[in-house]
Amino acid sequence: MQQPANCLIFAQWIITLDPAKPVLTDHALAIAGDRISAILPTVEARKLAADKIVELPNHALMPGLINSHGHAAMSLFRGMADDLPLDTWLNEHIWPAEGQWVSEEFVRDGVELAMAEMIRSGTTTFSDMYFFPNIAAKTITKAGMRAQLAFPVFEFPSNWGQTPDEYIHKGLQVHDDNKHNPLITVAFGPHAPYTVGDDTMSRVATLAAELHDGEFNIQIHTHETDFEVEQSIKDHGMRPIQRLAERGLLGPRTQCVHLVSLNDDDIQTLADHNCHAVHCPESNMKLASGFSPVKKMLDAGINVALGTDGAASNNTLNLFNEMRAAALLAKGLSGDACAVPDSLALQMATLNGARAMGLDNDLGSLEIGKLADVIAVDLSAVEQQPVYEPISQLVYTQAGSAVSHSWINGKLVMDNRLLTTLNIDDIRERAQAWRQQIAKTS
Ligand SMILES: CSC[C@H]1O[C@@H](n2cnc3c(O)ncnc32)[C@H](O)[C@@H]1O
Ligand SMILES: [Zn+2]
Repeated sequence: MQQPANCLIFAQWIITLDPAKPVLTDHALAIAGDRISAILPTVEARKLAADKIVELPNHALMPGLINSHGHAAMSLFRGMADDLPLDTWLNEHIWPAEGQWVSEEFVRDGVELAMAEMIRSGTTTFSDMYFFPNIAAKTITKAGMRAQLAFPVFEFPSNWGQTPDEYIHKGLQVHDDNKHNPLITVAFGPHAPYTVGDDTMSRVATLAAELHDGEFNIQIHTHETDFEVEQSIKDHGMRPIQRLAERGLLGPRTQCVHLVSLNDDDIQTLADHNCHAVHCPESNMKLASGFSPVKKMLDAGINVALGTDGAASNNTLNLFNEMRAAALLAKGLSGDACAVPDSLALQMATLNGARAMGLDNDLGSLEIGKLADVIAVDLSAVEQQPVYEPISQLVYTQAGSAVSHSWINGKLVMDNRLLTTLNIDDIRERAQAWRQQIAKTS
């Protein structure tokens, strides 16, 4: 017997990402509790009972987007240090500002600002590598979003900790505090090969493998620039990927972020270890870091997900923009117009992100039994006419601002562009207050 639905959504298109039937027309999707309970033709769905019925003509219903890499609270540094290369940006601007400003309140307000933007542009799950993940976890849970929190580990003191041991201890506490939280997963976030020493790398690898049956993911920035690779050869006698492999950090639970400066051996090593790649095309372009060889990684069988990186290096958190950039860049770089077609860009922002986090049994596509993380995109605007193939519109037009509804874990968090769990006026006021303080001293 059909389970009674809490919500029944009728839409013109359902983009399932289920390979058996990727696009359905004239269908409806039912949500019961936190899961998708049915996807069925409109005529049959009309016979179903539901607490709430949502009619969405001219809309595409699709899985919520998964932003596989970012630093949410850095939204409060948006536009503070533009048009700089990575090294200058980090060393002369961002790290000093973080030392001065990052606190529990900063993270709470920055994460809320980031979530408002992400929900409004279709993201339902995001990965966050930042200080005070304990505060991020509370803020995210309150807003009803889903996140992977990659707690920072590096050799340097910060406002959140002093030593690698302290970072690890505090990060594991965030895991324990959230082990029954359906919205939060906790991962190790060793920052980068140039900020994490050999012993700390080995320690993270051992702990991730041993604790909780190896359930921990590891996320690390790596091969972000040619300079990083050159320095690693100078300091360690090997390329960063080789060093990570030697230290036991590469494996099927490892998410390598950026992967710009790669040779064929690096790609083979990543593929041999079943690592995941997180491609951040806009941040890489803005920081002049270079272009990731996405087509070569895909050809080698590597799972490639998408991330925005932080709003201080992007400067948006709109994953629709990232899909378009990934699709266009891959064509330009490889000379192959099919290198990343629209459907693959969409998969990178959904199913591949779920795979990278080990959540693909529950997320990333619209299938019965999966978690109800669902968004609706209104394709009726003149800029989107005419609609031959809805996936083309979703990837190649400005669809991020056309997201009208969002359900996360079965709960409606945006209703016709109104956020139901976040107060946008309050968030805006607090962001402006932070800007006033920060601008006064810089
Ligand atoms: C240890 S918390 C995360 C740390 O990462 C910094 N960060 C932000 N963007 C990047 C990037 O593109 N490469 C390297 N590090 C980055 C952020 O400012 C935090 O300090
Ligand atoms: Zn980053």
